[in-house]
Amino acid sequence: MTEDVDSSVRVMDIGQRMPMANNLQIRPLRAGRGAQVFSQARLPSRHGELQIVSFIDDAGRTLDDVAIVRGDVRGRAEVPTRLHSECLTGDVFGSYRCDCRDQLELALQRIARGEAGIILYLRQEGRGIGIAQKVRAYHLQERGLDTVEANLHMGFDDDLRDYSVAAAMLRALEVGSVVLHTNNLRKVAGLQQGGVDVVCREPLIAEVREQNRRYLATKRDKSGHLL
Ligand SMILES: Nc1nc2c(ncn2[C@@H]2O[C@H](COP(=O)(O)OP(=O)(O)OP(=O)(O)O)[C@@H](O)[C@H]2O)c(=O)[nH]1
Ligand SMILES: [Zn+2]
Repeated sequence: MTEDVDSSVRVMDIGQRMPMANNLQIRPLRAGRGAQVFSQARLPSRHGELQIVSFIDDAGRTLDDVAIVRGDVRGRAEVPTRLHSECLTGDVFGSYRCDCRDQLELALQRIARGEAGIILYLRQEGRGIGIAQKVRAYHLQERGLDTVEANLHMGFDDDLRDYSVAAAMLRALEVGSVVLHTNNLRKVAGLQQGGVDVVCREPLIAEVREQNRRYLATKRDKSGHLL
């Protein structure tokens, strides 16, 4: 079952909040994709008191994707939400090749400030190609290709990510609506298509460094990120 993208987006006049464009080509939602909460536990952290929530899919299989949740999000409107695609090199090892770690930190700081918030940690390493192929992509980038060219050279699409699982996780958490922290309109469209009410988008701009300048320029120029 597919749902039309909601074009009746409420434009909010607060700070940097942005209305959303709905002009992207959207892939159909995978039929019947659903998730249920499997388990949850407290996660006291440097960003305050959080919860970690795990999920199972329709077939009862556990998901590797998890939600980091602050406060009570059930039925709540405009929950600050981040979809974070796994980046082992950035998230764990602090690589400067990308902006992932800075964005994750920023998102955690933002949800720590408020009463409620969600970070979905999605196991979509390397925009879906996996860590082994991402290292190969980095190798090709050292030979002159950009991020997109490297993926295409290896025979992949530039971005293999699918956000239907993220939408299913948010539905399972029973959030009323979300404010999505991203520069990537595909994430907005993916959630809307999965039946999540995305009220508006907030940009999440990380520091530009010498080592990630080309990476960020490619995101802006070739991948349609609003940077
Ligand atoms: N294939 C590939 N993936 C990369 C590369 N650099 C980072 N990634 C992956 O890209 C993903 C991060 O996505 P981004 O495109 O940076 O940002 P985004 O999450 O789509 O958009 P925002 O929500 O605005 O941050 C992570 O899964 C990283 O592992 C690269 O050079 N090649
Ligand atoms: Zn990264």
